[in-house]
Amino acid sequence: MSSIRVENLSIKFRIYHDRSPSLKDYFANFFKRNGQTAYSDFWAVKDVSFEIKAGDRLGIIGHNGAGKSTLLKALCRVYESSDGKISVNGRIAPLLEIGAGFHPEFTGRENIYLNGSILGYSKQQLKEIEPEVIAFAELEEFIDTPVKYYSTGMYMRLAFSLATAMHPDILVLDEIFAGGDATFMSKAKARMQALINKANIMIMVSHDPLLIKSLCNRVIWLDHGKLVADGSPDEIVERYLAGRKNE
Ligand SMILES: Nc1ncnc2c1ncn2[C@@H]1O[C@H](COP(=O)(O)OP(=O)(O)OP(=O)(O)O)[C@@H](O)[C@H]1O
Repeated sequence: MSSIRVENLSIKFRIYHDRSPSLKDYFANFFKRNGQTAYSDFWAVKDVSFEIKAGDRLGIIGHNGAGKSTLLKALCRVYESSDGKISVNGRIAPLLEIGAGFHPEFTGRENIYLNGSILGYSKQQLKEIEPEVIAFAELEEFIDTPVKYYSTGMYMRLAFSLATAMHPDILVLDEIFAGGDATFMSKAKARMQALINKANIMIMVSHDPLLIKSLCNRVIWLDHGKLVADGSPDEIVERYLAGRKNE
């Protein structure tokens, strides 16, 4: 059974303050400070602990810069923890930056294989899903055209179709996909719903309280990198919205 355990997780970014305007200034400052660089550490996630069990549909809410995306990226191993530990039991499918790995000079079909391997699909799996990926994206006519000639909608359709072609164990979403025409959007929403239903665990970040309430059965609230509440979507979303009104 899939599960995730996050224990006292902290993630730190180093912020540099001495971006010198010229090489001359850089060396002048370098000697003045005996070669020391000015920086400060910023904790985007601070001492966060929680567990996710099979069946959990977890929404993450919080103000801008609260650390939501950083936490998601840490769960997907994009960022290493600076402190604490993440243990994952199951295969994570991150839908974080759909289409980020596409190469403009390659055709749609070539990108299915290139991006598919980045998403963790095997060559055999890609061979099997290729016709369905093309059909869902409605790109039969243009699949052998380099993607640099695609419209934004075509590009998004192919990227989404590929990223969602197989049912993942643990589905991780950073804001829900938007783009493409209305017909494709309703098809995409239905597919997303099916992926969410079939996943053992779903974790998503969103600024939309209604979406969180409709898709999640549990919510955590992050504030300045700290976990301030964990509970049912109705309760936590209401508390979060009430807190924002009083700000
Ligand atoms: N690579 C990075 N280097 C330095 N600082 C970063 C980096 N990534 C994020 N941060 C900072 O960490 C903090 C948390 O960012 P994060 O994107 O996780 O917030 P968020 O809650 O997802 O915000 P939003 O709702 O605006 O997307 C922010 O202050 C951000 O500026």
